Amino acid sequence: MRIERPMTPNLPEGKWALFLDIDGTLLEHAAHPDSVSVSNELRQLMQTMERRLDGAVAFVTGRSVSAVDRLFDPLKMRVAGLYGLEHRLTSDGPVEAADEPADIAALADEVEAELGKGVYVERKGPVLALHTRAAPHLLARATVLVEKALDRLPRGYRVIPGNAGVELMPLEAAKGAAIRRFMEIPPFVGRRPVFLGDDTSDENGFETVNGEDGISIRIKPRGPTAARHVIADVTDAIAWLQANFGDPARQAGRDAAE
Ligand SMILES: O=P(O)(O)OC[C@H]1O[C@H](O[C@H]2O[C@H](CO)[C@@H](O)[C@H](O)[C@H]2O)[C@H](O)[C@@H](O)[C@@H]1O
Ligand SMILES: [Mg+2]
Repeated sequence: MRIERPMTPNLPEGKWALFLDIDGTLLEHAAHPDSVSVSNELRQLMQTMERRLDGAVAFVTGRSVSAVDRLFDPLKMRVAGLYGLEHRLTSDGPVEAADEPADIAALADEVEAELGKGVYVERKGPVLALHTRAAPHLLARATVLVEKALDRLPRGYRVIPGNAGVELMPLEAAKGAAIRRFMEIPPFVGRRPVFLGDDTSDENGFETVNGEDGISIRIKPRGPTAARHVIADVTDAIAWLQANFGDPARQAGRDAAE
């Protein structure tokens, strides 16, 4: 399917607030969630962007805040984790977290037993991710299992396709709401949001950012998207961030070398 979208423009100087998905946007996908690693160059870019935007930078991710901290260690950023069920609103502040309903743990045990070792069941408290990258033939079965479980869960839950897998999450877990929460407080308030994401769960974030006259960018879209701009892959996404919010001296050096 051909997707007609303008390539992502360079942004004029302005008061921007930057929201970033992690997997598939800043990091290439890997065989297992624990196999990814963050380069020092990416850590440095995050710090530079935070400085240039007066702190108005946050990760908005399906990973938990603790998982993000492990990845970016020793860097601590503002984060909406678990699709906004967790928030750390300042880089050194506390993490506000949602409870794990007991049923989810029981469901994770059942699903694991049913699907066997080929599927990695990632237990993230109130969110459950079933990773089928190593066993793509089990994706349909995994999806049916979590869809069937919807009725017996204690409060509203939904199933969203992930990248090579499927995730079960409470209805209130939504990247758009997570972005809105940040936009109400300093240093984000009064700025124009920019959001980069790569997946179905990012679509709701794109809609929110579009509604705020912001810039929505989808990396490597595989189908229709609400994002108003596209970027081909992770390498290009990082280059775009570098060009717009990175160290200007470094960028000048790159431009001269080309
Ligand atoms: O919202 P994101 O920051 O994009 O996080 C989405 C999920 O990312 C991770 O899973 C995905 O990336 C893994 C590493 O590349 C890959 O092995 C897996 O197949 C992908 O689905 C993470 O494990 C999840 O918890 C996040 O929700
Ligand atoms: Mg992603």
